[in-house]
Amino acid sequence: MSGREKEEWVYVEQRKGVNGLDMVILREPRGCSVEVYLYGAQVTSWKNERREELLFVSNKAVFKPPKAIRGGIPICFPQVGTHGNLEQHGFARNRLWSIDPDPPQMATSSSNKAFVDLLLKPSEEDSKIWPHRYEFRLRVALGAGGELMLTSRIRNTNTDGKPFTFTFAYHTYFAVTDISEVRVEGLETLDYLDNLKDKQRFTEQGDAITFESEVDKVYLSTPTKIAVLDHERKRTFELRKDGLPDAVVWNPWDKKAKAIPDFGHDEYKRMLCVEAACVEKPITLRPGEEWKGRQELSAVPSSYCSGQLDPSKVLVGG
Ligand SMILES: O=P(O)(O)OC[C@H]1O[C@@H](O)[C@H](O)[C@@H](O)[C@@H]1O
Repeated sequence: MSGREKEEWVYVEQRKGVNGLDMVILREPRGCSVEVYLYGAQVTSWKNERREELLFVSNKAVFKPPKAIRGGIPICFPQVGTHGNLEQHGFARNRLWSIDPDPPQMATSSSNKAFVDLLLKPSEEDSKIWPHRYEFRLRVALGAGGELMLTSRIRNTNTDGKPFTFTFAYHTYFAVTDISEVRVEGLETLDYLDNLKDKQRFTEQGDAITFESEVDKVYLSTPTKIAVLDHERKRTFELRKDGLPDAVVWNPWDKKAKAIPDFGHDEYKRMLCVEAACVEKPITLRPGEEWKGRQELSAVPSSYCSGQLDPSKVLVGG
């Protein structure tokens, strides 16, 4: 690529998406891309340099407010799941966010050209549901190596001196080839709350996590790195997180899938949610305080992910 072409590369483009909803496309010269809707600040696509889709979005997803988009990376704020009195997963995922035309410089992504900052502030209606003032800044960035970085900064801007408390998750739907051939590493032997058993606490037994029925668990105090291995595709997703101690793992399986209107009956085979989250110990911010929570995703051939894999299963040249 010549220097001139390099200069003309469009890293960030605003467009209309499904149903005319505003969206932003991030691109980097190797061919990777990310799509994010202003509705929900929801990432709906992340592609590698071969233009292969890495996130799952349901064929039945409804791109129409007030329904949240089924797939990609919904933002759960100020509540994860039913851990509180608000609607399931809070309201950030079905609000219209705005683009910050003049985003601040931040150390973590100063060399990145492919990024966008989205902002959410409470409307009067929102204040009736959750009586607090805040500024939520989500930076969505695509790294030169195709990694997808999400950084949330939430600031308490209350003028009445009151703190507020919230839970949070990046509800990531990974696209997988066949759920029964998927393995998650990094959560073995940890404690979890089982959403299918009244949020009771259990301890994970045995080896890496595999899937053969419905799963809806909140793993507690997890390591900062979790791997999702798609054996069929010889691909490993690496999830790195910061400020988000917990991780939700969800797959509805066949029966629950049929009960979700915006989800295909067989689609549970092609997705797995692994969500960097803060659930068990909610975050409290006093006026003027800011919280930061980060998730970075990368997708690599499984053979690169040595050290964590069972040596007998390492795929050479995968
Ligand atoms: O249908 P929703 O509101 O998008 O939620 C999907 C799932 O999201 C997961 O995070 C929860 O743990 C599940 O309990 C829930 O069913």
